[in-house]
Amino acid sequence: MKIQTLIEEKVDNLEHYLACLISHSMEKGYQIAVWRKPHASFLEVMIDKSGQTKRVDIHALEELQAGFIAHPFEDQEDEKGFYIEADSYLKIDIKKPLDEQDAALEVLPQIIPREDCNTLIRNSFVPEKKSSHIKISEECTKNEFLHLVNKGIEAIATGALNKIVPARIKKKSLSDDFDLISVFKSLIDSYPNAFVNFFHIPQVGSWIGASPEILIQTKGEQFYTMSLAGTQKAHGENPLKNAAWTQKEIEEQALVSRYIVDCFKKIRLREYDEHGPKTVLAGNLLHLRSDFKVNMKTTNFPQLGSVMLSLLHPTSAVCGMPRKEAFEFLRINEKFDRSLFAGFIGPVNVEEVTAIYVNLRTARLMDGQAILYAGAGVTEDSDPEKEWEETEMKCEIIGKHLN
Ligand SMILES: C=C(O[C@@H]1C=C(C(=O)O)C=C[C@H]1O)C(=O)O
Repeated sequence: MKIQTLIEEKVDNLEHYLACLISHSMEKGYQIAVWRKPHASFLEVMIDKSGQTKRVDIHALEELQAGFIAHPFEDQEDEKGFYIEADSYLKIDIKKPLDEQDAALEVLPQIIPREDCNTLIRNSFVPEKKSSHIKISEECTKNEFLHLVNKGIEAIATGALNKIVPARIKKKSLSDDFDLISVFKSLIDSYPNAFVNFFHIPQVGSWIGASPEILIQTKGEQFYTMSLAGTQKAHGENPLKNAAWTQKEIEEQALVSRYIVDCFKKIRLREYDEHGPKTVLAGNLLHLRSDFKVNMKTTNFPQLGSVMLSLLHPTSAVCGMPRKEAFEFLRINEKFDRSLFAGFIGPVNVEEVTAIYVNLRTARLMDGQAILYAGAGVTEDSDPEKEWEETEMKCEIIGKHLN
């Protein structure tokens, strides 16, 4: 649709345009993903109008048509992830008003007032009982979480585990006039370093988040991954400069780096660049991060993205080490379904870039309430109280923007 027509038809601004687009897609039962990559000045929108829930093999991402993948924490028996295929893909410049956008925008089949868009969106958040893919458990109390952390520390002391990342959920009521577009905008403004995302797959639900962690990225011949762990609150004017890390945090992050290097070793990949760790900011939290880069052409690994994705997930940043034992520990001891939390999400083969993030700092949106998810890396020296505080801070990153 020509921008002029849009304006004549009373689309006030970009937010209203998005509200119309998202509400219409959700009402029709389409799948939709909207995201802003770290530091990008544009939003990307992908809509799948087929009405079918699609699932794809995560071992052959390179062959897929452009889309957006969403994979649960738990490996699936058929090793597939949910996939939103790009029937429509748009790129919207956040800084430009509607009438100055370069690219043609999607036709808006209906233009309705902003308030009505909000109502349609809220009514499309999948209610708990309507989908077999959605299981919501009870929140755990502080004592239950402390108990879980202590159990993890004991398992580490006996030598059964090196590291474990227990998680929990926290529920938050949403107001009757909850406005998804405003929340999305406040995440974009507050978290320039994050992968800010909203996606809706009717069978799976509606999720909103601001992830700080890339799982794998491929851009032309460059492969990239990171190890992110260790958490503290950012303080003062120059939090990056003043941060001091304890031995516990340094080791915790080093374990994640070692895990990545072990994955490279498994496929006999010897030529990679490793930089770090350095302190990075994610919202009002600081983490330690190391960066890993590989040239897929010179190393002759054209499918490194898919290969590393299946080797890395779930990393010891969100599960633990050794991976199998840590996973089993969580399966037995965590009393809720992680679902897509700590799984992975992101665009695949969009303008020759695949950028898959760990689904962290995220919330599932339901009718009337949101479920917040957060975990914390536990090692031998962990203090359970501090791990609880850490999950509180992580939940707040999204929680404080939901109203
Ligand atoms: C598990 C989460 O975050 C992960 C765990 C971290 C930690 O234990 O310090 C830090 C960053 C993430 O890799 C979460 O945000 O819920």
